[in-house]
Amino acid sequence: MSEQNSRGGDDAYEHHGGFPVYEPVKAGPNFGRFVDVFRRLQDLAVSTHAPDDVVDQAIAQAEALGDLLEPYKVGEGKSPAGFNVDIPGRGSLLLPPWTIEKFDADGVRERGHFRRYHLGGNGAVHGGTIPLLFDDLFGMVIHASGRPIARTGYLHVNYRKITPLWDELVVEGRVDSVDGRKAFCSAELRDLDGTVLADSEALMIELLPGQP
Ligand SMILES: CCCCCCCCCC(=O)SCCNC(=O)CCNC(=O)[C@H](O)C(C)(C)COP(=O)(O)OP(=O)(O)OC[C@H]1O[C@@H](n2cnc3c(N)ncnc32)[C@H](O)[C@@H]1OP(=O)(O)O
Repeated sequence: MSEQNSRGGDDAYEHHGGFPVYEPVKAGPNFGRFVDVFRRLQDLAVSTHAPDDVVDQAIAQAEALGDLLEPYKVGEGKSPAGFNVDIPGRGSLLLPPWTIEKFDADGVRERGHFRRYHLGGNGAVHGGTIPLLFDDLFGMVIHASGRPIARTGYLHVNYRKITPLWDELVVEGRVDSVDGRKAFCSAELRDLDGTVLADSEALMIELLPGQP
């Protein structure tokens, strides 16, 4: 049960817009390895040129794997994928394999790398992957700041340097200012020398009750 707040409203309802209140789904001890295996397959799927008979074998084995897992499909919020901060990318294959190292009201910092799967052109990370990293970070920045759930109104990215694959990198973001429902956020993606590879500004808009 959620509690009434000082304004006579319902905290869980006001905090979550139209989102359900998800119960975290704890990953089993081998779920991190499960995700790693699929990340390897993602890399291989975009970086191999195998003979047709090998491709046929891969299809057969992948279909068998799909058949094994299909009976265990669950709805949104019921899988450990995306909800486990101990696993890079929180266990979500959509997200690059980054790990949270700071999560508080001042901001959120993550460390990680991009892989072959994230390749754009000529050795650089795909330009669409970097907004994904920032967008997800801003969602966590809002959560860490203690503000109600918000959606991205806009996300602006400046690509300052080529972002390399595989190198360890750091991204850090925070809420700069708040105006009613609007939280203006910023973040930078840096290499370990501190060079800014990309930076971003976003408007995160607090959801009203019932907004999806
Ligand atoms: C369990 C954990 C789950 C975590 C989820 C976190 C989400 C992570 C972040 C995301 O990726 S969200 C996905 C990408 N974003 C979207 O799909 C959002 C789609 N847009 C919407 O749903 C609506 O636009 C939104 C609910 C965000 C706002 O609609 P409203 O009708 O409630 O607000 P409105 O349009 O009245 O705007 C509110 C204020 O923001 C301002 N605004 C809105 N969009 C703007 C914009 N693009 N640029 C500048 N200002 C903007 C608008 O002018 C106004 O300013 P004022 O209050 O000062 O008048």
